[in-house]
Amino acid sequence: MRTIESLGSLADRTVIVRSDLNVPLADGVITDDGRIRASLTTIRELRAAGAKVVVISHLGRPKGAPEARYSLSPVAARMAELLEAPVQFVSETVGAEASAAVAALAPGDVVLLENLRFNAGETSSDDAERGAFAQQLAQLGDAFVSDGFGVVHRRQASVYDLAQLLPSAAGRLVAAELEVLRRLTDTPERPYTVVLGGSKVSDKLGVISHLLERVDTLLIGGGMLFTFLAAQGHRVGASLLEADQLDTVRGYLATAAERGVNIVLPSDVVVAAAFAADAAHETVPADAIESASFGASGLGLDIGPDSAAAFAAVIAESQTVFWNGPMGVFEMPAFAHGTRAVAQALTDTAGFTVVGGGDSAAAVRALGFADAQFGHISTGGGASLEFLEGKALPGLEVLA
Ligand SMILES: Nc1ncnc2c1ncn2[C@@H]1O[C@H](COP(=O)(O)OP(=O)(O)O)[C@@H](O)[C@H]1O
Ligand SMILES: O=C(OP(=O)(O)O)[C@H](O)COP(=O)(O)O
Repeated sequence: MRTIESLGSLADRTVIVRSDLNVPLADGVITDDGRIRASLTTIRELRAAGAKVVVISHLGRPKGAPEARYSLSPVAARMAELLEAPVQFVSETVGAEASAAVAALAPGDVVLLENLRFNAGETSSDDAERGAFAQQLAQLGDAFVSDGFGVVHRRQASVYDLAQLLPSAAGRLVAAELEVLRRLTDTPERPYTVVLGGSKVSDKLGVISHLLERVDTLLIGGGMLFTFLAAQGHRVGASLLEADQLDTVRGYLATAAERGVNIVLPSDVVVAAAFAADAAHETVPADAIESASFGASGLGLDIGPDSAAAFAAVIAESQTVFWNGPMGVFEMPAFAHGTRAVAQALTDTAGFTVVGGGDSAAAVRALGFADAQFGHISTGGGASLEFLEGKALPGLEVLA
């Protein structure tokens, strides 16, 4: 993969850096700045080399048009504090204002442009529409550094198309992430356990078929677990469910049985009356979610204590553990126990542990764990999972 050195001297050149600054926000306040911190190594290096630095990123999943709650403006302010240097924020991604701001940059200056996904071209599946947006981005610089590890699995304009329009290279975060994750793909020490949870269920179910060829045990929690329970014929109330994936999941369960891979599902679940921090909640057997007082309107928001103990026991015996996706809605204390128990188990095991994903990383920090208690905290959840699958990732292929 091409490194920053391949771009030659960067003095006085305008370098576009694609970072993943998709941080969690609560009422406009950043609740975990890990991804901003992780972006700084590359940005500092480019500044020191005398480049004019144009940082681009997405935040959340707006639908191709501006939405105030997804503005990167608070991120620019936090980046400036961490960088101890001004970071100018421009309230559009492409257009006259963005071009003028970039033209006015001096060597060492940093500008952050507004959320890429306010433009429909960024995530379009139409090659021409995506390409046209990438062309507009390319006009803003004369070199491109791809450093948003969390998005290298996305075939999107700022990740995939832009890299083909300018001299381009991988940034330091992408390089560092790959170096660690290769330890998991090359020769993982066994037993090798992957823990899956979170809410991006449709995105992440697909990785399971490939993981079944590589791991010894899969622990399934978070929003992911209800599709498994439903596939086994259980009712899941109003919990997160990918109803069109039931046959696929039955296929995974059958393949796992054939291959001797252990898929461990929770035996108990915390069910709530509503998606709210103060909602009434009860712990019930996983195969009887609707036996809770809330009946068919109950929502499974965490794994129960027996499941958490069972997951911890598997983790304790593992030599390699990769974890993506919180076990429950950890942002609400009543539903954070499962996530805390899994985090604790990872810190207790002697094996090599990797936590991946924006929310998973935020969760372990919010629950009081330190980064150093884990082997590695990856800034990408979906990206690291797809890398572990052994898949060619669009954002990496274009840097080869
Ligand atoms: N049972 C559940 N129901 C709904 N949301 C859940 C559940 N369990 C976990 N979540 C949510 O999943 C989100 C994180 O999912 P995801 O984006 O897939 O993880 P990551 O960013 O680590 O890759 C968290 O905001 C958490 O509240
Ligand atoms: O948060 C992210 O990924 P993750 O939740 O898999 O860690 C990245 O910023 C990618 O975002 P996307 O999944 O909306 O493309």
